[in-house]
Amino acid sequence: MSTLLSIRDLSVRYRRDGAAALKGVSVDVESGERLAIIGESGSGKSTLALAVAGLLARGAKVGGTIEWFGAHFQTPHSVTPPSIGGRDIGFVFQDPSSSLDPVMPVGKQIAEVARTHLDLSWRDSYAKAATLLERVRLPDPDATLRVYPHQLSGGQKQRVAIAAAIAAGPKLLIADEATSALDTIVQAEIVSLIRRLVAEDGMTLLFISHDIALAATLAERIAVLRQGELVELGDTDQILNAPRHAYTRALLDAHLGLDAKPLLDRQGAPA
Ligand SMILES: Nc1ncnc2c1ncn2[C@@H]1O[C@H](COP(=O)(O)OP(=O)(O)OP(=O)(O)O)[C@@H](O)[C@H]1O
Ligand code: NI
Repeated sequence: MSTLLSIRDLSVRYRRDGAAALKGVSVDVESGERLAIIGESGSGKSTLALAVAGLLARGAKVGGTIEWFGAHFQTPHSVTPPSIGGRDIGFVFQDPSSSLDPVMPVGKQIAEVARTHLDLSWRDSYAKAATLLERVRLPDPDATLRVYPHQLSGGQKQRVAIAAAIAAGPKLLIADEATSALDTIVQAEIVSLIRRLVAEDGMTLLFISHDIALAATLAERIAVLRQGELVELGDTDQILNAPRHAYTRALLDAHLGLDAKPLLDRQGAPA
């Protein structure tokens, strides 16, 4: 496997006098893998996701390097990729309402991504948008092209946001708590949608979640953040069955305390 993204000693501070949101985080993201980043609220997960996508607030002080080996750049490209926000990285946020424009039909929003990044005509962009709506399993794609976000349910909006995120054929898909605002059944549907799209398009996935059990259903590897530091990184089976760090054990215990069913049996097969 080749490395898609190499993060080295990454530190982020939002305010000069404030605490660091990330402290010396290093991780390689392999091409085609599904990597989950987990940790409690405030542990720095979104900061890491935004740093990778080049979307951090302007005033943030960033140390360390992010090297990106995506095909659209001279390799390696240092710090943050320039064409982010569409072409090489697709980003799905927690709240689809905030990433969708409320006064623009959803078809246009998806078509615009394709048009901007793939240099397609409007006609071809709309055709692509219809195909994408079909791929995210929205009913009647041609009619759905013309609806506005408020006419859709939360889960359907998230499907539209995912369609827009992958419209330019990104190498890397980042889902930052993309299912956290949804109820359990819809959450499971969106997780399986992400799994299928990532497999079909050969994308690399960075799945950000505070939910270790949910992350484990999707990811091959799990990185655990705590107060801005990477405390553990390993294969999903190892993290679940033989966590090395006390904090990872605490996250697992907390989850097991809430849910009587074991996450995995001792052999590592899904329970
Ligand atoms: N724009 C910002 N300005 C100032 N501080 C920020 C900003 N965004 C995040 N922080 C701070 O940085 C730290 C890490 O936040 P971050 O949002 O990355 O955590 P998180 O793990 O994504 O949390 P959550 O699960 O709640 O989304 C927190 O202490 C947070 O208060
Ligand atoms: Ni977050």
